[in-house]
Amino acid sequence: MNYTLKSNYAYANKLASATDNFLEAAMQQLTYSAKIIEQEINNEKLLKEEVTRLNLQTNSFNSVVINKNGIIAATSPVLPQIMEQTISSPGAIQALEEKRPLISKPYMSAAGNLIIFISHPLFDNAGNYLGYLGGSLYLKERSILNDLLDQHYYDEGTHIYVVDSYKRILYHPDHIRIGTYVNNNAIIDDVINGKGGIANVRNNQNVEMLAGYAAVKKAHWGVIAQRPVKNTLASLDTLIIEVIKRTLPMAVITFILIGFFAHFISRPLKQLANKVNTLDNPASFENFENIKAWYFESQRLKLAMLKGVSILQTQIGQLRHDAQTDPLTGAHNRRSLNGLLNQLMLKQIPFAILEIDIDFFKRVNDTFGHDKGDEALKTLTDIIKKLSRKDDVVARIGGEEFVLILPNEDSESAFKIAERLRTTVASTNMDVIGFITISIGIATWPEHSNDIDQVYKYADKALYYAKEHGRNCCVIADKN
Ligand SMILES: Nc1nc2c(ncn2[C@@H]2O[C@H](COP(=O)(O)OP(=O)(O)OP(=O)(O)O)[C@@H](O)[C@H]2O)c(=O)[nH]1
Repeated sequence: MNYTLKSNYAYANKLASATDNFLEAAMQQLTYSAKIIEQEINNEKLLKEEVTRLNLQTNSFNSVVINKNGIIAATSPVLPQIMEQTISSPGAIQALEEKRPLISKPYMSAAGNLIIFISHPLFDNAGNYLGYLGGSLYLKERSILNDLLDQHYYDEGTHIYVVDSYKRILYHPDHIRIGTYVNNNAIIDDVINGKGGIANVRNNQNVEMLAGYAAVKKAHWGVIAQRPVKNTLASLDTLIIEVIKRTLPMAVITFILIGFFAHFISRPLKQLANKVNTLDNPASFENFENIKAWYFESQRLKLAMLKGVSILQTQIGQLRHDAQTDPLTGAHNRRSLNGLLNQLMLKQIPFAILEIDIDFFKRVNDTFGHDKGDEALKTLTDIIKKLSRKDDVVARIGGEEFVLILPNEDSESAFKIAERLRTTVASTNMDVIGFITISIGIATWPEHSNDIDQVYKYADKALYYAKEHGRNCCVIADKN
């Protein structure tokens, strides 16, 4: 829009100065001819030659010589019917009165032509007024001025018009409008006061226009070049559509690529997030390992999570161990023992239960103190473990009560193992407290009973029997 305003202003300026130049040239021609005529004002032949030359030279003037009484002395084109007549047009009267070179105000002739009259006074050598030499310019008809204004570049609705100091249109591409007046238009007020500039205006049909305007100083006219805003922006719309057409495929490709890369970038993050939900799973470390963290940040995140998983797993393992272990001896506790027995029973693996109890342990505590009693419990655990096989289970189920589970052993073989254990304990000289003995009750699953509680009861009974019959002995439960 700025560009349009500026180019319209430049164009109005150019046409205004071209019009000024045309009027200046016309006046100079009249000055030149006036000099010739003044010498021989009564030479009719000379007068005719000069007016004819003026007419032909400009191709626009209807030239005329008027004497000081306002009577026509010569015309071109030749019009015999008006020769010797008094001329009464406003331009002619003004020239006669003012006796100076002038461009008349535009006026309407009797025949309805819009005319300006350019004139130059004639004086003899003594300075006496002889009349004037003038030329009429018909604004509505084809003239050099019309030609000048018509030869301009019409681009997408751009047009020019010319107004006089009465705001009357002297030139308009729509020739019907020539002679009409332009009212309520701020730039017309400006231009007839000799100012130029640019403005957004609305024309008489309320169409928004981008106008540039400049004054024709010599005649107090104004030239306005304007273009509808809509036309200016229409080319912009076309441009935008063109830009969209050309950039759309690239934009679509870009969006697809963004989506593609976003997917690949977010994939390891999503996988890491999903695996976080299975952190308590011992396999989660391996799960993390398998995630393809292909870029630096995801790799760092993965390593951090692996470290976290590792710490967590260690702690879970520790907790699990603590929950299943007797803290004093490191043997299984009762909860852990029950779990292991359930597994054996589920798998239908027969087993023997050895219920082991230290003889007169109260006495040990009382004699050597509780700490030494604890030492004895630990030493006993070590001995039991040492004599056990890989699949055997050592558990502490009470103060000085232990259980040894022997998978795939019947009563007889369990008895032999129990005896070996008993004799080993009895022959172990423990620190400070010396020698202790143990009693062992033996029962088997499912040999004694299919019900594990009953098997325990059998083992209890056998142990009780051992205690009752002198201690430091092993007893297989009586099935009856
Ligand atoms: N040092 C120590 N003593 C314990 C622990 N738990 C239980 N005791 C003791 O073990 C003793 C068990 O005594 P009793 O059940 O009377 O049996 P006992 O003296 O071994 O006699 P019998 O079993 O009949 O041969 C008690 O004195 C308890 O205080 C423990 O963790 N550490």
